[in-house]
Amino acid sequence: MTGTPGAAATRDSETPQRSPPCSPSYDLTGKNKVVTVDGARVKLQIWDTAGQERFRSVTHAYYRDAQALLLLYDITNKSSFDNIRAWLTEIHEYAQRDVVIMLLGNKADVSSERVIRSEDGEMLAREYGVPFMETSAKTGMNVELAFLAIAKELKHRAGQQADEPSFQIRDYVESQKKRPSCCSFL
Ligand SMILES: Nc1nc2c(ncn2[C@@H]2O[C@H](COP(=O)(O)OP(=O)(O)OP(=O)(O)O)[C@@H](O)[C@H]2O)c(=O)[nH]1
Repeated sequence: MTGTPGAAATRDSETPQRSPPCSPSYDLTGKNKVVTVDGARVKLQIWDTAGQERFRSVTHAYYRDAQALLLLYDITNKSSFDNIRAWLTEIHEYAQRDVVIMLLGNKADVSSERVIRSEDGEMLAREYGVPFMETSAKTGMNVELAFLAIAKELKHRAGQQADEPSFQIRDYVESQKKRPSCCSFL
């Protein structure tokens, strides 16, 4: 995961990827993750642009064919949040038109160093019409949910019948997500 486009998920393919530079508890870099959705197994192949954001041609290759993109910022780092708009513009230009995007404010466990309010993340997500939640790769808060929501959306799209109500990923995330237990002063 990165402070910028985090994970690109594609389904049912092989050959990951690279080793993570660090090992938070829920690091998933370079792994396939299988998520069970309504009894069906959905395999997510996860790619992390980690540390290569300055090489634009590299990151284009990462997300050009992705079906889903997790955009991460660090709630203790304002510039990571400010970069999100640029990434959304970039994604709009280069990613697949119907790519599933999710905005994640990571490091929610370190509320004492928080500089980005949860409401700011929510407002940005609303502006771009994408689901949002705060996560912690350290404690695992909302990490499984992020992948489950992506898997549900992709599975739903793959098997959607004409008369079936569409899956609303934003509503699902809002109903399931955990909020950080400790309130900050912001
Ligand atoms: N407390 C806390 N630390 C975290 C969390 N996520 C990552 N870290 C730590 O933050 C530091 C940076 O994590 P990275 O995963 O390398 O961040 P990155 O932005 O992806 O960095 P690159 O992969 O090099 O682009 C490491 O020391 C991690 O252990 C989190 O949710 N909470």
